[in-house]
Parts: sequence; structure tokens; C-alpha cells
Amino acid sequence: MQLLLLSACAADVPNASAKLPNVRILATGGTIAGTGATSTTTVGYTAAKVGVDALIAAVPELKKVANVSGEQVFQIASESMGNEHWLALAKRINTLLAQPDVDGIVITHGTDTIEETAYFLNLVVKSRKPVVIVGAMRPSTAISADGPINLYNAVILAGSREAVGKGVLVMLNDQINGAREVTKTNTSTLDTFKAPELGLLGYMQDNRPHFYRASTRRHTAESEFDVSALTKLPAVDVVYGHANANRVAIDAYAASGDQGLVYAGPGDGSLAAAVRPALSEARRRGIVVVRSSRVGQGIVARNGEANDDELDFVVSDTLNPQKARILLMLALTRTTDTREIQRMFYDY
Ligand SMILES: NC(=O)C[C@H](N)C(=O)O
Repeated sequence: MQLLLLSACAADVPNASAKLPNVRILATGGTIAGTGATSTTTVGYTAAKVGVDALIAAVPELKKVANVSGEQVFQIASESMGNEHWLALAKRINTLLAQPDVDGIVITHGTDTIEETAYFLNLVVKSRKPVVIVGAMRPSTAISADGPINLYNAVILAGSREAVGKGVLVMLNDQINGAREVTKTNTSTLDTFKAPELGLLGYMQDNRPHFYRASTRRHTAESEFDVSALTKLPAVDVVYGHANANRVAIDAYAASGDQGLVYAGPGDGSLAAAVRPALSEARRRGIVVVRSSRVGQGIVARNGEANDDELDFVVSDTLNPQKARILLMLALTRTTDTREIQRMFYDY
């Protein structure tokens, strides 16, 4: 009887007999740290209110799965995440992961731009150690708030051998997604994070990760991008394509000094009659133009809807416009050669 009880306990948590991993939690705000007026408030709450120590204290089970310590790096809603936040976060992560006493990192983050921060870090973190970004769709004060279970799963994942070398991971709703493919697909439901075309990487179940696939693209330790000496990133903006399109935004961004523009075109990144000359002029002024798509799935075909060779444009492959902006910014830190930048869009 006693033996049975002992084995039940050991199966209850991972690493029950092994040394616990050291996981650092970097808190940035978001709904996971949000508070509402009542326990039934799930919209109209205030994001970024609860500090990292309170987030950790709310999940006492964390102590059984890792040695956790927390750091409040920012306290913002993620729609206000900016390039300067990313540079600070990446530098802090690279410093921590270079320490032998840090086995993995968890970042608590708002969900609106979680996919962008994840992809940025996927390109600039210089380590194979796990980096897991976690958020929540319900504020911490809500009935059945999803933050605590997501944080618990994220800490296990960040301390796991299985997550080593997988690139930056996004952990919500018991599902593990990769930074390059994941996107927010629903404004408010718990199952919002999906990789609709290329699939999720795995699940968290029974206190451990179950992986079924991994990204084939370059990331983290294999990436050529290095932000250690950077204090800002090149100015790159996204212009959204639609029927009745005009060139006002393109001209304004070009005049503002942008170094790059991503066009979120309809369909296969097609260019309306008013848009094509505006982007072509921007390119002739030295701005690097990336043709992407607002569709959300599929490859933007080079020399398909536009003659990219002639226009000297780059295509985004399967990257959505907001992630194409990130890769273009980092590409521009190294080169303005469009052939080289196109190579990067096929590599990452
Ligand atoms: N669910 C959330 O986290 C949404 C919030 N607006 C944020 O991104 O910070």
C-alpha cells in the first residue's frame, strides 16, 4: 500500500526524484496580470496590474516542478509593445541564458502581440535553452482564469529537456506552438492560438510536454542576427491592402523615412493599380519592399502576382505581415541587398 502511494506521488509531478530545473520568469504585463472589477468581468478589465511575485504566489504548485524566480521587466498591455522593449528583453534573456544556473526562461506577456515578441526572440536569442512565452485570455480575477494553469505548464516546459533547441515556444490552453507559425485567431476565446496551416508542435498533458513536430527554419542559436550592440531597429511599417486601395499610407511612410515597407496585400499579395507605382517609387528611393498577404495562410509566390525581379521586391514566403515586419527589420540591420534579404525570408 505504501509503495503504491509513493509511486502515485512520483507520477504526479515531473522530476519528482530528479533535481529541479532553475526557471526564471520575466513578467511584461498583459491580461495574465490583469484585474477586473468582478469575478465575472472577462472584457473591460485592466491589463498589466499584478506583479510577478503575486503571479508566482498564485500557483504554489510551481515549487514542485522548478526553482522559480521572478523579475518584472515591464508592466504593459502587449498592444503597446515596441522595438525598444524587444531589444531590452532580448538582451536580458541572452544575459540570463549565458548563466549556468539558469535552465530556461518563461515570459509572461499579453496575447495581442505575443506572436510578434515570440518571433523576434526566436531570431535573436543566442541559446538552445528553452524560452517559453505565456499569456492568458482571462484576467487573473476571473472565474476559471486561464493564467495559472498556463503559467504552470509554461514553467514545466521551460525546465524540460524536450523543449531544448525547439526555438521560442508559445504556451496557452495546453498547447505548445512554435514562434514562426503561431498566430492569434480569435479575439476572445481560450483556444485562440493556432498555427492554422503548419500545425501546433505539441501538448502539455500530465505535467509533461508531448512534442510531435519541430520547425524546420533557422532560429535562436543558429540565427545570424545579433542585437547585442543595437539600441534601435530600422523603421519598417505595414500597409494593409483592401478594395478601393490608395497610395496615401505608402507615400506617407516613405516620406517619414522608413527603411522598409511590408505590403499586406489581398490574396497572394496582389498589388492594386494605385498601389503598384507607389511601392515601386518607394523601392527606387531605397526602401526595401516586402510583398506579404493578409490571407494568413499559404506562400506568397515570387514573381506570381507581381514581377518581383523587375520591381526588385522581396516576398514574405509564409510569414504573416506582422512577422515579415520583424524579419525585415532584422535583415536591414545586416544588409540592404534584396537578394540577400530574400534568402533570409526563405531561411527563417
Ligand atoms: N489577452 C491579452 O493579453 C490581451 C491584452 N490586450 C494584451 O495583449 O495585453
